[in-house]
Amino acid sequence: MTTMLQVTDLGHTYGGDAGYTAIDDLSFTVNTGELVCIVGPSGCGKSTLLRAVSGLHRPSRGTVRLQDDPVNGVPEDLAVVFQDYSRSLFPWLTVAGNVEFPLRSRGIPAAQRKERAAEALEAVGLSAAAAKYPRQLSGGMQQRVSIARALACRPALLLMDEPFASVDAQTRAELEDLLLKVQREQDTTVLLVTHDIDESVYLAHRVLVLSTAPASVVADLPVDLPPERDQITTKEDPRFIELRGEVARLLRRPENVPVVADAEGAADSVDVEPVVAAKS
Ligand SMILES: Nc1ncnc2c1ncn2[C@@H]1O[C@H](COP(=O)(O)OP(=O)(O)OP(=O)(O)O)[C@@H](O)[C@H]1O
Repeated sequence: MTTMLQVTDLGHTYGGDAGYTAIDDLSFTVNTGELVCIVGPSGCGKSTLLRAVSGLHRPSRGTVRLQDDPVNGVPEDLAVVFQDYSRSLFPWLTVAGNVEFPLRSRGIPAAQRKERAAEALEAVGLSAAAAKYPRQLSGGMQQRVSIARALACRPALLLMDEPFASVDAQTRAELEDLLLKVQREQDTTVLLVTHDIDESVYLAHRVLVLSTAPASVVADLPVDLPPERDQITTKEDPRFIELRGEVARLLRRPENVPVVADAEGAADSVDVEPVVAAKS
């Protein structure tokens, strides 16, 4: 198993040394082909973490390495899908035009761009909408275009920041299953931030639970569910229910102290790997 992403002792303080520390001492890895979900209390620093990982801003401390190379700007082989699909698609470009757009700046010739866009749109079930404009599509379809655009770049790492938070529950479930399908088919490495505990357990190979701000990793929870997930049967699985409860308990801890400190009963049944010592 190779390491795709290595985050070491990452910290970020907004406004200089005397400013506000959003994340601190944050370390974790993501292996190639893994889908890792990050959950954390509201405002704990999840987006700050993703911005640092994507090279969109330089962290105050620590390092991010993608395929062993330090990240010092936005890497070419990284793609990001944001929550707000309506602002991330260009309204004056067709669906195919939107998907092809980032390939232009990567210098990919026109014929290859068309081919890659068609392939990505097929993967998300939108081949028939290639000539339409974003305004002609539902919210869920627009977010599928954003996913296709990211996939067309064939990223080594796909970062997703609350990607399904702006769509209705039914569409959300469909998009979750679409992500699982393309992740399996293309063996994409995915790091996904979500507020939704069920979503994190349903999608992930591992769930990283963050503490309240400044965020650090409180637990690294392997999701030992069968790889084939199903919205009904997986969520009825006693193991799913147990894992979901464990993530909820970890998030509810006032200071997110590590599980080993006082969770003998709960931790016995769940293979939780404590990552940090209690915060002072
Ligand atoms: N540019 C900035 N300048 C100063 N403080 C900031 C800036 N961006 C974010 N913060 C602060 O850093 C903290 C973490 O913000 P961030 O958006 O990373 O959290 P989050 O976990 O993604 O939030 P949410 O759960 O609401 O999506 C918050 O307290 C926020 O107010």
